[in-house]
Amino acid sequence: MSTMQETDFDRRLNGKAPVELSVRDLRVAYSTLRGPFHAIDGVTFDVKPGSVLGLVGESGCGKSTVVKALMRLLPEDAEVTGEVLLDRRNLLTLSQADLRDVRWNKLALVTQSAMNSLDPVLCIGDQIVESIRAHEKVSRDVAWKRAETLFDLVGLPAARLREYPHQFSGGMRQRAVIAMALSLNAGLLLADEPTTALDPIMQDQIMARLRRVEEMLNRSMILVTHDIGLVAENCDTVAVMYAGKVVETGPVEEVLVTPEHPYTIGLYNAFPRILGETEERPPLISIAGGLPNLLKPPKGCRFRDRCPFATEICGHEEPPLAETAPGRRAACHHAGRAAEFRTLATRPETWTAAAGGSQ
Ligand SMILES: Nc1ncnc2c1ncn2[C@@H]1O[C@H](COP(=O)(O)OP(=O)(O)OP(=O)(O)O)[C@@H](O)[C@H]1O
Repeated sequence: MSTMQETDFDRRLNGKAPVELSVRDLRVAYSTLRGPFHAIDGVTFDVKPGSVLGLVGESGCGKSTVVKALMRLLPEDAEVTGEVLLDRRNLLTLSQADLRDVRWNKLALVTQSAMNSLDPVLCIGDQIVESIRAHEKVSRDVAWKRAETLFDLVGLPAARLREYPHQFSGGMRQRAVIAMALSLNAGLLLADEPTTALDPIMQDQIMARLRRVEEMLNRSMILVTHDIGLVAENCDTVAVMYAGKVVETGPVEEVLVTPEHPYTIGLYNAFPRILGETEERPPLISIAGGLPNLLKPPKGCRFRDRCPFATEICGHEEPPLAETAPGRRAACHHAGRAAEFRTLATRPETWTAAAGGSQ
């Protein structure tokens, strides 16, 4: 019996179909003493089976709220509308019983704080075994064998399953958490800033490992991060968020090379990157100003106060997330002038003038 279950897991590990996710017009308003706070305001994106989507944007733009909405982990008084279609079933309308099933079978979450939530008094192997057995009727031996396979996948020696969290470094703990997240073989992994707390070398190693596992097991993944470099290295497509909206989306190699939304252009300028041999290092330019107050979302384009290219229309008409080329969308009235903007945006004075103008 146990051998059969083991074989079954191995088969599933290798053969389970990746899931497809379609988020349509997702809106989340947190209930606050000062009224509804519109943290997410009409977000639409897709994750194709087996691909990695990067959800990128500065702190507070609503990335974690999207993840919590997908996992249905938002506070009860938050108002949530729209559709989250996981293999065409809307997660937002599932019963608690169906949701429990979906959460473990189709969705798994890794957060930056997860590595601190390991139980200090249980060895890591027992924690993985418990997590597996809480959701599947398998023997301890079978679950332990699976934990060994998973440790191997994330690059940890199986012998260390018997150790306790305090015996692991931060990077090893995060790998253990990833192994645990993979233990039920979910088709979509939600990785919310999975490496932010680690040093850059460890960060690279873990992302490379995660990406390899994801490719090997043919999983879909959403990588949530404020770091555009991580997106460049690890994602197939990207959705750039600003103030509760997706402002640009498309294949990573296109969006990051020829960004069309001024916010994406600015974000790209603000991050150091590895240059080609003949390339000169451009200055790093930060985008002055901050996010608008979403208790009273502004009319028009939400980026306009920080945008060096804003014109009159941006102040009163909200730009739709419109197709600009096959597979690419940008929410900017002036997306057609993006090539000109990209040139101007490499000059620090372009952004200084915008900051001055918005004050
Ligand atoms: N429970 C809540 N009640 C009210 N407002 C909230 C609540 N949770 C988050 N927010 C607000 O919603 C906005 C989006 O927060 P969210 O955590 O989703 O952003 P984020 O892009 O993930 O940021 P970070 O990278 O800092 O986690 C923020 O302005 C935040 O203050």
